[in-house]
Formats: sequence, structure tokens, C-alpha cells
Amino acid sequence: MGVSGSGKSTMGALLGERLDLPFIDGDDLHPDENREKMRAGHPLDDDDRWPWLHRIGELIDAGLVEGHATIVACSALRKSYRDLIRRHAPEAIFVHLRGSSELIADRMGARDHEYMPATLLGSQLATLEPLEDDERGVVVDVTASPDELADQIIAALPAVTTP
Ligand SMILES: Nc1ncnc2c1ncn2[C@@H]1O[C@H](COP(=O)(O)OP(=O)(O)OP(=O)(O)O)[C@@H](O)[C@H]1O
Ligand SMILES: O=C(O)[C@H](O)[C@@H](O)[C@H](O)[C@H](O)CO
Repeated sequence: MGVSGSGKSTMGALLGERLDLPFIDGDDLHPDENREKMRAGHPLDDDDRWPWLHRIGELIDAGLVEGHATIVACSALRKSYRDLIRRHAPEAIFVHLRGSSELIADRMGARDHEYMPATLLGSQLATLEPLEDDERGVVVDVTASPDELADQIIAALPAVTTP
């Protein structure tokens, strides 16, 4: 989880490799209307996001039925969005990729994205609700390199998964 540009796609792919688990990028699951809205510079609202979050939950469910966890890149900005995902997967662990707005804006400015403009970072940050104490999760600071972050996240997982 985390705002646009925080490194979800980068870290999701890397964690998938490191943990030998399938990786699903939520970016790829947005319907065309959502992509066009963001491309035009408008933030999504809750009604745009619910069907997308349901789809993500269904894919996590499908993996659990097959007997495996799935790594998912999904902004999951509000607690209510994470609640919806937890309705599908109560043991979901959220890894919040946290960084300053300056650092993330720099990274967004330096990359090409199919539809997400850097101008939407402000609304992403305004929408973000950090993990609360009762949410199973890990918070990392994205100033570290992807490999260092993967080490930190994997090291933190046993503490999060142990009841
Ligand atoms: N830990 C890191 N250190 C340095 N650069 C990083 C790190 N993580 C990601 N990046 C770079 O920052 C940019 C944004 O990363 P990425 O696209 O993975 O973010 P994202 O959260 O998936 O964004 P979006 O939600 O908009 O798709 C990319 O150019 C990526 O290579
Ligand atoms: O919930 C949202 O506002 C969206 O998921 C965005 O976060 C983008 O999809 C993503 O960050 C860009 O790829």
C-alpha cells in the first residue's frame, strides 16, 4: 500500500521473486474509465475504487483457494478499502511504503507511467489513512533501496504473521 510513486509495483515484483509468490499489480486491473479519469488529471473517488478493490479481493481469494498467498500492489489508501480486502482475506498483511512528498514527487517526475500524472500526488497524500494499531502490517521508509526494503519487509513478516 501507499500513494502513487511510493514503489508498490517495484517492491511487489521484487517481493514476489524473493518469496516465490505470484505478484498482481493493481495498476493493471483498473477499468478503462478509471484509467481515463486519472490520465485526465482527476482523482478516483470511492465509487470508482470499490469494484476495483473487489476484483483485487477476488484474486487474492482465488489464490487462497489454490493454497497460496499473493503479493498485490494496491494503493489501499483508506482504512475502509483495506477493510474490504480483509473481508476477502482476513489475514492480509499490508506493507505501507512511506516516504516524504518531496522524495515521491521526484521519483514520479523521473518515471513514465501509462496513465498516472504526478499532479495527482497531492490528492493521493490527502486521501491516505496510515495503518492503525489494530491493522496487521509493516511500515517501511522508501528512502532505502528496493533490495534493502525487501530485506526489511521479509525480516518483519514473522512478527506480523505470528499470532
Ligand atoms: N526504493 C526505491 N529507491 C529508488 N527508486 C525507487 C524505489 N522504489 C521505487 N523506485 C522508483 O520510483 C518510481 C515509482 O515506483 P513505482 O512505479 O514502483 O511506484 P508505484 O507505487 O507502483 O506507483 P503507481 O502507484 O503510481 O503505479 C519508479 O521509477 C521506481 O523505479
Ligand atoms: O487508488 C487510487 O487512487 C489508484 O489506485 C491510484 O493509486 C493509481 O492506480 C496508482 O497509484 C497509479 O498507478
